[in-house]
Amino acid sequence: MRELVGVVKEYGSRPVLRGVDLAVAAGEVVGVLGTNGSGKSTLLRILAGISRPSSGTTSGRPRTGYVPDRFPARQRMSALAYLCHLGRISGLPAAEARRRAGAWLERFALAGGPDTPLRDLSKGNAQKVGLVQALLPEPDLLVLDEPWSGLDAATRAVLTEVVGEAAAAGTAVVFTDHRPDFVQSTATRSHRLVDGRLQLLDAEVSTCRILLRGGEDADWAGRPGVVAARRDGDVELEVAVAERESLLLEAIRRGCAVIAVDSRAGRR
Ligand SMILES: Nc1ncnc2c1ncn2[C@@H]1O[C@H](COP(=O)(O)OP(=O)(O)OP(=O)(O)O)[C@@H](O)[C@H]1O
Repeated sequence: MRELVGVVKEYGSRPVLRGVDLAVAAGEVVGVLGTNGSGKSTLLRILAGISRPSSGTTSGRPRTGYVPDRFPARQRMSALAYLCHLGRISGLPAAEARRRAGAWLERFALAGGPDTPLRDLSKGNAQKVGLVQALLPEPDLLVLDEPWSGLDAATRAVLTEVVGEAAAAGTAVVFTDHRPDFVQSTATRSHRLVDGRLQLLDAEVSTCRILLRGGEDADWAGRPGVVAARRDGDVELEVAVAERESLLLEAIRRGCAVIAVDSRAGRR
């Protein structure tokens, strides 16, 4: 769908990307990690087609929705009017643009409602408008630069759901984030940008140990996120850190006592 080969990007004479190869296919969710200033936003701008590489090639021109790391929302226009305007520019009939924009704003629970002027929006609410403008044209490729940052817990969960739905519908998603466990549990493929090049991360996940006593019996080994389960009176589970909270909740619901949670269990 979209491919970068040998992409180099220099600002002045300083190379930020030094030869990036990245191919993204329909339905994939690609996560990109990297330290501050490593070039993630630069890479995503090139992927989204709004910045040109200094050298190397890009191919594929999917319909793309892009959320920048900072969404500039300084206009007096209302959120809904702004989104309708962008929807029209992307070729949607006015009524359809209005319907889609209204539905997305409701799903993301824009505080103040759709008629709030953009310049009055908080950072998180402006981010929601940024997300909606990217989703509005039903893109084939979604390029999301730290899209979860600044959102409250409920909206973060909605966005995770939306990314999963988009991928299931065949949209390719590429996102950046700073949380390795989150990236690896959300993405179907994860990379780290180091020294201007992309490293592929294996499916390694951080695990932790949970010790449970009593409660109802359960097929713990069959639960998502459980890497190993041992029963020796107590139940000892090795679980993916990303699933720790949901498994603890389930254990408590089953009446188990949580004897220990050791977050230094290791990596698999
Ligand atoms: N338009 C630009 N002109 C000059 N230098 C730039 C420009 N955009 C980015 N840079 C520089 O390129 C480097 C990579 O920036 P980039 O924003 O891509 O990193 P990042 O990995 O997204 O960082 P962060 O995690 O802090 O968002 C930084 O040193 C930055 O200062």
